[in-house]
Amino acid sequence: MAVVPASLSGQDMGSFAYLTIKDRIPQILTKVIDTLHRHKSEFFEKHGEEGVEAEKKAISLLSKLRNELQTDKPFIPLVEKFVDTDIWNHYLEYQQSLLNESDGKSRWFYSPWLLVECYMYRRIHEAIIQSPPIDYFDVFKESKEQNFYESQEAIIALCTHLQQLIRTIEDLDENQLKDEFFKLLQISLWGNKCDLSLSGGESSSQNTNVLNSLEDLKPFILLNDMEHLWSLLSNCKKTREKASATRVYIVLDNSGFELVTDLILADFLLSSELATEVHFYGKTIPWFVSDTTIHDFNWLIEQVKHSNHKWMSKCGADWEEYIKMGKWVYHNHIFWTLPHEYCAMPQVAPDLYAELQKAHLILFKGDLNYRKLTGDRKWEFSVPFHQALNGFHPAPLCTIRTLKAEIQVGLQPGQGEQLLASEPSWWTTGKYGIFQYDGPL
Ligand SMILES: O=P(O)(O)OC[C@@]1(O)O[C@H](CO)[C@@H](O)[C@@H]1O
Ligand SMILES: [Mn+2]
Repeated sequence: MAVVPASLSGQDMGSFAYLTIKDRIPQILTKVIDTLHRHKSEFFEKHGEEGVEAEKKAISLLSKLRNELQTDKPFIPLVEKFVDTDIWNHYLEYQQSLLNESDGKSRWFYSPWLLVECYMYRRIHEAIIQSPPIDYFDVFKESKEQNFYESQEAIIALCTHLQQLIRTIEDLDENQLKDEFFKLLQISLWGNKCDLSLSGGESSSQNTNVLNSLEDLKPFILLNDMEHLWSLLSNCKKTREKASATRVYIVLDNSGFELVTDLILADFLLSSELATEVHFYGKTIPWFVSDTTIHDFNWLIEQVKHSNHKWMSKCGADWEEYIKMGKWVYHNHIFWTLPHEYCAMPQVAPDLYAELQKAHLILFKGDLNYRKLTGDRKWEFSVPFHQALNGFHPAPLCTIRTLKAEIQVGLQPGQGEQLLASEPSWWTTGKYGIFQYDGPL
């Protein structure tokens, strides 16, 4: 087993992890409780008194959770039976055994940050599934939908751009096609600025046309491996036999505006024939406020399809068609909402690892995916990405992420230190972005 650095943790006073656990997470929990309160009459209308009782139960479980967090109580095992309960409880025991050596207890401010945050979202889910008949309720649905509605203008601009592009795509030469590919990759990158976990669940939508901002945003791309993606996919296209496939997998992040940017990119991949199939991976349960579930995915495509705007609704209709034809496939896997780093995938979820091995390229969207790819550890800035992946190499992969956590590898010697000195919060505000590739060159 290779030697890896320690995990980021709330133990480091003043760190982003510390502030997240101290401020952002309780704020999110309070918002969740408030959301349940506000839906009381809806629960009553749907389920009568039983619905109101369930709402009370969920709120009391969540208030207890908030108290555990704020008084830094030890983690307790999950109790409600669900597909991943045993895996979770084993993992909690394992983390406890690591801490036992140093005579500690697995607690909010002393455990790995990644575990703490995942545990919180998993406990929110537990509170909901322990409260039937409202056990279907997604406490973050409203904010995800709001993000979509508030980004209408930007979405229309993107859909219009895509539809016009598709209409002339056959006339484009190689360089023009590459330019368009790069544009849509960058749009998908900056779409990741809009997550709702960083903003403590507050609205974070996109109301300008990002297409016009791409040039201005270029200096903020710290690592830019877009050329590798182009070589890989354009090579696949050239050498592909008639009946064979080029599969791009997108491990999705946030719903709302970001998901639209990912679907636009996925549409372009098919329309340009750079890929013949796109596979999407979303979350099985509501996660980190804005992450995409199958309901969000279907809901958003439905909304796009029913838009009054001609080009937007055309996009929605095409997307539905891709799904019907099996050119777009959505997959669920419980692994994505476990607290494990991705290098553990071959042991914890060998079936998923085997599936990912079938990809020609895997795109990992967003910050949380980056944290899990690199184990959320205190790596030196200049450590190669390949090394930080710690053995996770299912297929060529690229992370498309705006920086929202104190972790970054693969920089030039001195680059990270310099950024830190001139702009201490450079890596936590989403201002900078990366395309970081690992795979054959
Ligand atoms: O994966 P995403 O949506 O890009 O970001 C999720 C995120 O905002 O949640 C955490 C804060 O709670 C941060 O680590 C991380 O940046
Ligand atoms: Mn997210």
